[in-house]
Amino acid sequence: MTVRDNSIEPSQKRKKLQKIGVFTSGGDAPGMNAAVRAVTRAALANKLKVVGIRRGYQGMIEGDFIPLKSNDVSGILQLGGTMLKTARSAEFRTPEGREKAYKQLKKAEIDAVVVIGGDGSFTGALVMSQEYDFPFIGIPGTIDNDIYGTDYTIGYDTALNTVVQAVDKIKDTARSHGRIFFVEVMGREAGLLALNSGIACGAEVILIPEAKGDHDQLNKFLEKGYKSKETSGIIMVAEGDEAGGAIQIAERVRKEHPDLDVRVSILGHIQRGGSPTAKDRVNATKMGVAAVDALLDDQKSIMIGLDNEKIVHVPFNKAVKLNHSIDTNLMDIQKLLNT
Ligand SMILES: Nc1ncnc2c1ncn2[C@@H]1O[C@H](COP(=O)(O)OP(=O)(O)OP(=O)(O)O)[C@@H](O)[C@H]1O
Ligand SMILES: O=P(O)(O)OC[C@H]1O[C@](O)(CO)[C@@H](O)[C@@H]1O
Ligand SMILES: [Mg+2]
Repeated sequence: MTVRDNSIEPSQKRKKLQKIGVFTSGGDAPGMNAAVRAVTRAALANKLKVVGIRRGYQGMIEGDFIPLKSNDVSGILQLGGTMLKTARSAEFRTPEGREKAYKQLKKAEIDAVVVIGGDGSFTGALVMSQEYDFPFIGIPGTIDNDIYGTDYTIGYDTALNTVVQAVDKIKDTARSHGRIFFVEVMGREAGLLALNSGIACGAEVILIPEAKGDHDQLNKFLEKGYKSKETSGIIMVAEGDEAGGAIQIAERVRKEHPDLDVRVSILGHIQRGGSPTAKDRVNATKMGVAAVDALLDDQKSIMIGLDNEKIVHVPFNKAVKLNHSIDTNLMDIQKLLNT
């Protein structure tokens, strides 16, 4: 980003942009703070005023706004969670809620907003921008990495490493006792975290919502293990798997193979916490600066994405409607190594 000199050639459109808002929405993700810092400092460097909107769309509806200066975003780069807090707002899903939010933005003289969140957050921004022609720019922040048009979402790399560290520990006890562990990882509708952590940990089977027929692989593994008495293993289960979560699948396996020693470990919200990895910090910083750049270029209703390390602009309607595809090659590799 080149810092713009507002005293030179101020265009009609550029003149309008004086104050921007920034907020985090949906599930928190490590690296969101790094993105807030980058947006704030890039905007300030371009002589824009910055307002932090607290608690996602709910805070927007309630006018929970705080001015952000450079010092306010000091020391947050390495912190997990989000200093602006986040929320899932049912009220914003209603036209009345969005009207209140729009009025609050107008009252605070906010000209444009950067939203850091997942597909749901971008859908909300798209709906509101269609109703009120208000400029939103999105930064993908979700541990699910389930957004079309970007290789990475902020928080995914940290969550992946958290899962890998946890499963490595579970493997120690699984092997020592000869037990089969069903490890459930987050991803209501997305199996990317389960697939990649499963590969990184050498899981025997990976069950994800995007793959049909992966339960055949589970049945084969159980039969083989049952006969050979080689009964330790890790089965990674995405919480959104078609057969239910790890508890339901383990229940069925216990009934069908009563001699196997089966345990369940649900990793839960530890996957969303912790200090962001260097990769998440760098991506968040690049995307934050790119979001301000896009606003200065009068862009709206687009998400900042990363395609092979390069910044790309993805229209919101594509980012939320198309699916982030699963790497089928990775699934084939996993099966090949576990035949
Ligand atoms: N169709 C919609 N219309 C209006 N607002 C919406 C819509 N979908 C989502 N939102 C708003 O966006 C918020 C965040 O969405 P959601 O809870 O799906 O999380 P997300 O942004 O997808 O992040 P993550 O999946 O990582 O938790 C919702 O609580 C709601 O306020
Ligand atoms: O913390 P909550 O609101 O229960 O949300 C859990 C969901 O959020 C995510 O962690 C994404 O943020 C999903 O993987 C998970 O299904
Ligand atoms: Mg989502």
